[in-house]
Amino acid sequence: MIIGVPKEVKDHESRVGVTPAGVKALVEAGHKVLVEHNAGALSAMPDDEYQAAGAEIVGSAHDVWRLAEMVVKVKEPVEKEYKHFREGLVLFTYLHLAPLNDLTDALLTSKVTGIAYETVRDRTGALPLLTPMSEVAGRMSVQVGAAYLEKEHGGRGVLLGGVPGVPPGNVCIIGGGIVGTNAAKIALGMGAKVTLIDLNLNRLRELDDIFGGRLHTVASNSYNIEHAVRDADLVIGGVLIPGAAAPKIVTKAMVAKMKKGAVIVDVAIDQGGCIETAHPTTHSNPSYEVNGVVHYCVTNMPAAVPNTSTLALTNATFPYVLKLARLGANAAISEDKGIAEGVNTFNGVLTYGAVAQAQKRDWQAVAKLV
Ligand SMILES: NC(=O)C1=CN([C@@H]2O[C@H](COP(=O)(O)OP(=O)(O)OC[C@H]3O[C@@H](n4cnc5c(N)ncnc54)[C@H](O)[C@@H]3O)[C@@H](O)[C@H]2O)C=CC1
Ligand SMILES: CC(=O)C(=O)O
Repeated sequence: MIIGVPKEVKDHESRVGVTPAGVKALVEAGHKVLVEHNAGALSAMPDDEYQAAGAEIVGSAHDVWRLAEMVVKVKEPVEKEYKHFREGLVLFTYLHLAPLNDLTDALLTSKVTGIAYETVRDRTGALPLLTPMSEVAGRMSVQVGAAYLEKEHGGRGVLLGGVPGVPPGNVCIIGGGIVGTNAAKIALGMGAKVTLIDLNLNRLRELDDIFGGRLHTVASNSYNIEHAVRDADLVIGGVLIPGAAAPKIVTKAMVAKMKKGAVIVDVAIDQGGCIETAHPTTHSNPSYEVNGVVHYCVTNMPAAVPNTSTLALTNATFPYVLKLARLGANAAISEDKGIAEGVNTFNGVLTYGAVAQAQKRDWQAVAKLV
């Protein structure tokens, strides 16, 4: 198969979809890999390393997309990439379609097979291609939040760990999955007082076992959320209903009751955000204020640490890239239920129920189409 690896174009997106190590394994398996000039440069993976691994370096994005049978990316295509879509192309990347009507239209109209990292499942039902970036973003959310709590960044001037004689800051984490657990680990490590809210009581039990009495676990309902958010210096949003638009569980009215200078980091913003006052921001312009509360809602947080993130992401995605290349997309979708779960668009048909529900469209299971 011919595999294309374009340079990312989303704002400050510095990760890359395949590393030189991945190129070597693909070439050894008999495939051809086209890498756009400088695609890995910002992840500290220069063209000469790709070339040494067997890649062909291609000067333009247009040629990478045109010549490739499968394009492996990191982030959802932005509008200026839609012109590259064509019938039969396999696109393997994060798609986050639920809040993105236009991208959904473009993929359907051009009959691209769109396989979304964030909905691929493993045998346990987990989301193996979302996990590594949620680990990164969860850990980052606390360090970013701590920085915005500093006075010069608009925050209320609270040091999360406190000092002897002064209590620590209050961190409220909503969603106790991968983002939430990693955020809790870092916030507790910094000495903050941490409250974590989840709907899933079994998850709260597990977290209670992992962190012991250091973590305050709270069941998710609007009463508990309102109180925890009101008392927080830093709120981290990490809820997910896979593939779906995130539920807005922190309302505008709750944000209005928060302390002035408190900070919200809505990590779930890539699925539309779980905080009503959140809207997507970029690394170029990452924050804004609502009622004196600083909001940070960057949809590609891991791009801030691209070397770590590219390695972590491709550790997880690469076995799937290899399988899709070896079998071809249709056979891989038929053989592997987890890959089939990743298919959001197929031959002009929307194939993911939660996206269809978010966008009020019809859909069909890919198993009936392939
Ligand atoms: N902005 C960015 O750069 C990044 C964003 N993300 C996003 O972060 C979000 C969270 O991802 P993960 O932690 O991997 O998901 P996860 O599936 O591991 O965890 C989600 C948690 O939310 C909980 N939840 C669902 N509804 C809830 C409710 N009403 N109240 C409280 N808890 C609720 C679930 O029980 C689950 O424990 C996703 O939207 C993901 O795409 C992940 C990485 C990077
Ligand atoms: C998961 C996601 O949105 C990201 O890594 O950018």
